[in-house]
Amino acid sequence: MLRVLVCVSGGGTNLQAIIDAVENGTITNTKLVGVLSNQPKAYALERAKTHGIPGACVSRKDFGTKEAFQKKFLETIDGFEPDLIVLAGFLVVLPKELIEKYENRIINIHPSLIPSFCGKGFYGLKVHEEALKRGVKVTGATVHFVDEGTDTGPILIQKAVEVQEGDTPEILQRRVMEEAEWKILPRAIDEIANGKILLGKEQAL
Ligand SMILES: Nc1nc2c(c(=O)[nH]1)N[C@@H](CN(C=O)c1ccc(C(=O)N[C@@H](CCC(=O)O)C(=O)O)cc1)CN2
Ligand SMILES: NCC(=O)N[C@@H]1O[C@H](COP(=O)([O-])[O-])[C@@H](O)[C@H]1O
Repeated sequence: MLRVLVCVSGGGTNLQAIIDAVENGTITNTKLVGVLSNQPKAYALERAKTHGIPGACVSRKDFGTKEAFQKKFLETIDGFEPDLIVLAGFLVVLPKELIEKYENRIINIHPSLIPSFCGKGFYGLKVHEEALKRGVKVTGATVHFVDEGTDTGPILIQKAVEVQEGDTPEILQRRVMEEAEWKILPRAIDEIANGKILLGKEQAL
């Protein structure tokens, strides 16, 4: 049984897609052991509570230094004893120590076709604003392993989404969520849980 910890920062629509997929059998061999937020008011924590999944919050505001925050964040992750960490709408760039400890055991969902519209400063609506500004006709979403860089880890799954006439950033964001993010993230977790995607040292072989 794959032990999955989901890290969140906001509304948790990707978390909800994972919860729904576990509950309806789309994702098998998986237990959601916890939801960890860096934002105390993240609605994702409400979603976890509603579904009986343990929630926790480690907020940067509660620590005098970034190092103290990162230490507590890592200790909290360790406490859940996860096999896989899923970053789902999570807006904190994880430090080297955490990446090394959980090498190729952390995945992230990003709302573009990496390497387009990604990296520092590219999150949430900003990604779709830039895609529309550039005039791309196709965008989408990417699931990738997380490494020390931002959105630079090995790509696992991608799904393309058409940009339509009259799209606003909000309309495009919703279509990318519905047609891509909420499909490929559960698929990635199920493929990991069932050995189709390898984790950790095995992955690197
Ligand atoms: N080491 C890594 N950590 C994280 C990654 C990663 O690939 N490597 N992915 C991100 C998620 N992400 C895109 O998918 C992302 C998150 C945040 C940012 C960003 O620029 N954040 C701002 C602060 C935003 C805020 O707090 O409101 C910043 O760091 O200045 C870019 C991309 C998760 N972690
Ligand atoms: N770079 C990270 C990033 O931009 N994540 C994006 O935040 C939105 C809200 O996620 P949520 O509804 O799951 O909280 C989602 O579109 C997700 O891809």
